[in-house]
Amino acid sequence: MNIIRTVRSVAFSSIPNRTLSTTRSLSTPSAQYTAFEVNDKTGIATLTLNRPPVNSLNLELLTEMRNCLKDAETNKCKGLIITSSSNSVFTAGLDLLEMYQPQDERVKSFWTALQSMWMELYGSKIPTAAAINGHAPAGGCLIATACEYRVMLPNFTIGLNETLIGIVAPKWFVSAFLNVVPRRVAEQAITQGKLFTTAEAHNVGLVDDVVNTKEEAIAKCEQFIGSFKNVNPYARALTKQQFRIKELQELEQQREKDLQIFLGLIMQPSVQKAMGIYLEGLKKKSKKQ
Ligand SMILES: CCCCCCCC/C=C\C/C=C/C(=O)SCCNC(=O)CCNC(=O)[C@H](O)C(C)(C)COP(=O)(O)OP(=O)(O)OC[C@H]1O[C@@H](n2cnc3c(N)ncnc32)[C@H](O)[C@@H]1OP(=O)(O)O
Repeated sequence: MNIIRTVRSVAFSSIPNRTLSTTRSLSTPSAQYTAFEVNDKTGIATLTLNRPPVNSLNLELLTEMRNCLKDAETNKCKGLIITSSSNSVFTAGLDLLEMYQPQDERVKSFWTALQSMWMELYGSKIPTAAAINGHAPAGGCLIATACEYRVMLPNFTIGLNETLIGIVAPKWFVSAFLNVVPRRVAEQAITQGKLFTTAEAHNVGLVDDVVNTKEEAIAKCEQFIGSFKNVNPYARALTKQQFRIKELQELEQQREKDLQIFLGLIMQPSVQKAMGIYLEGLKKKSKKQ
């Protein structure tokens, strides 16, 4: 891949207890919806989702996320932090427009890219952390739970709300959720399509920490990644793999079947109708604001 390396100085003087550092921006020429930077001092990469207004995950954004993750691993970064450029939305989840009245080839590529992105993030060799600085419904929660650590800002929401849209959270969405939330809480919440407030999410273990600012969230993620500094990276990666291999193999072996189930479900007229009504509701709400 053709990676452009630019060196960009970032003054951290406004952040207490932090020495001056630099970040390298590594970005592919086509990067449109993401910013990817590596802190030269810590070796930690930050992937910032930047697809206004709500970072909904379309095919292009998913592809860029995959490229960033690959860059972080190829460049032997110490870890990866995922965050958002928005002040109120981490990501609104999958772009509903990819699934509403979709084109055949595009929707297949979209779902396949989502599967790949999830497997690469969930199975990543390097430590991963989510600085959740806004709402994280459905696909947003999927990204957060694929990471090893989550810190969230107050008064936002996170969860798997698919049933409220008339769709179903696939098994692999649920499996990562089950890593962090007790089974009974998960079953009740996901069948109800519940979105947890930050405080509720912290209470059930869906997020590990709550802080007030994005800077504090990034610092917490750095702290988590830094906690592995005395651990052999190879031993760490293999140990992580032991915890995650089952879900990864399950999806890898069922990729085509998973795609067909997805297509079968979203192409049902009743599901298309429900999605249309949901989208209309979002648009009406957006116009009122
Ligand atoms: C038996 C097994 C079967 C398995 C089958 C598998 C099938 C499963 C298929 C898919 C799984 C789906 C996963 C998903 O992620 S679906 C997406 C779920 N996301 C949501 O429900 C969130 C919807 N959005 C919101 O609630 C809000 O936008 C917000 C809280 C995130 C942010 O609020 P606010 O800042 O007030 O923004 P607006 O609501 O005003 O929105 C601005 C603008 O953006 C549009 N929009 C919002 N979300 C989405 C989205 N997910 N996709 C596309 N577009 C979105 C919204 O419509 C507004 O548009 P505008 O009016 O044109 O400006």
